Amino acid sequence: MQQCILLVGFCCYGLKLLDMSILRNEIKNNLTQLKDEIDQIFAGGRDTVLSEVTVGQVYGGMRGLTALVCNTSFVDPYSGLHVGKYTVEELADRFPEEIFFLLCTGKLPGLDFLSEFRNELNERAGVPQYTWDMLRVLPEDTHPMSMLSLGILSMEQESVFKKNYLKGIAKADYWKYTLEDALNVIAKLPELAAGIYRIRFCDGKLIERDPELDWAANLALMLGLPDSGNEFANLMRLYLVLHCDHEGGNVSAFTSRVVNSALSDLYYAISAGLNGLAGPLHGLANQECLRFILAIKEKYGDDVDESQVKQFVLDTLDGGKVIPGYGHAVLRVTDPRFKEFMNFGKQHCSDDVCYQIANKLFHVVPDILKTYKGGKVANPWPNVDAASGSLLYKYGLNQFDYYTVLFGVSRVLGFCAQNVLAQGLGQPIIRPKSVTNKWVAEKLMENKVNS
Ligand SMILES: CC(=O)SCCNC(=O)CCNC(=O)[C@H](O)C(C)(C)COP(=O)(O)OP(=O)(O)OC[C@H]1O[C@@H](n2cnc3c(N)ncnc32)[C@H](O)[C@@H]1OP(=O)(O)O
Ligand SMILES: O=C([O-])CC(=O)C(=O)O
Repeated sequence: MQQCILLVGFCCYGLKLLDMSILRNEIKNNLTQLKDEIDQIFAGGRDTVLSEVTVGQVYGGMRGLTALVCNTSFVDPYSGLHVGKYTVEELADRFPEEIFFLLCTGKLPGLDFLSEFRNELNERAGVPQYTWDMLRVLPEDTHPMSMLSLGILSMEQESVFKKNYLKGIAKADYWKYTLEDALNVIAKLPELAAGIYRIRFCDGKLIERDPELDWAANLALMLGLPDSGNEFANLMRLYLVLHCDHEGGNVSAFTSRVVNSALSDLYYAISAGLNGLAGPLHGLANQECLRFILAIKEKYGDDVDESQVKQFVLDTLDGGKVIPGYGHAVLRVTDPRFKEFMNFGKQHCSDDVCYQIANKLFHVVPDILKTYKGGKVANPWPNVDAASGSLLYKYGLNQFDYYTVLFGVSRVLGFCAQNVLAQGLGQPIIRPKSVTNKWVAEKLMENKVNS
């Protein structure tokens, strides 16, 4: 009899919606409010011009072009990331699970949420065996980000959205099935990410999750670092909170949204977003930062002074390379997320050489970048990646090829929330217009004639 019930449960798996009532109701409320706001905006002037686009912007990565709406989070150039109405400082002590709720609903959850969410994730956890089998046969030097992206993609046929879309569902319900996929992926992510670490850098033996632990503590546990302890779990919580989202235009979030806008399910969209995060100008900068710090340590030893650090930075720039962890497409101040990491370091790692070098870099790099090549660098200040690696290193996570995987685990929260809300708002496929050089040149001529 029990087997029968199990079988029925199994057959329905992927087609029924599990109960996640608090989150689901609050997303519904958020969508209602967002829809009302959009109706009012449209009533107030659908044809109002928000932003003009220059030739420079079209050829320059669309920098500064206001062309997207994203309601999960907002980045102010001078005060940094805001999730809902909260600043980074206000969220640093929260759990990543609460941040996911906030991204999706615009509100922080009540006291009951964490335990309901943990139960829900426990039900949905468990990476399929075929994913482990696939990861284990990849070449030994496969980058951990490729493994993460492939790991997610390998589970694509589990998509609840896809199964139901094929059966025929109403557009108004797309978000509910997208949320199902989001919860399934989020539940499996710590296990997948930690498993990638164990397969790629350790003996390949996986460590079981503990159903009593929160998301970040479970990740810390399953990595299996010797003597990492509670402090490392706290660093993981902070890390997974600080990297969660950065509005809609960053490479990875935008990629994920574009892919999902074609109704490719979340597995495709997350995998695609992670592929963008794996670039050194974006998420991979955090592994590059630690490589940079270790190169300074290697060259000058543990007692490196600021003038030596300065020389190393100048040599790097003269070699035509960027200083990883500095600069940003939107921010124009020291990233508040960097400050939070530095605060953590000050409290727990102040005697660590890598943390100290990260601090020395902070003292010298901005002044150098401010005047470098006539001040061409728009933002000379550190971004989120400048300090995180030195903290991970201190706790024994010394395989820095792995660092962007942790960034990815956190950023998936943002991909999921952005796509759930976009589906709930019925947003259309994203397809801006491109033109040729010839078209632009003709436009310039036309403007000259008319002026
Ligand atoms: C999670 C994140 O994605 S945060 C960013 C992580 N990336 C890094 O830390 C890598 C180092 N930083 C950079 O490469 C850039 O600052 C980016 C990619 C973050 C932003 O790029 P942009 O918005 O184009 O920056 P910006 O307008 O300042 O670029 C102007 C010039 O300054 C250069 N520049 C920008 N930042 C730096 C830097 N840290 N070191 C040296 N040169 C820099 C650019 O390469 C560009 O040079 P070019 O005109 O010869 O092509
Ligand atoms: O916003 C960006 O362009 C880069 C990013 O994702 C971040 O800083 O977290």
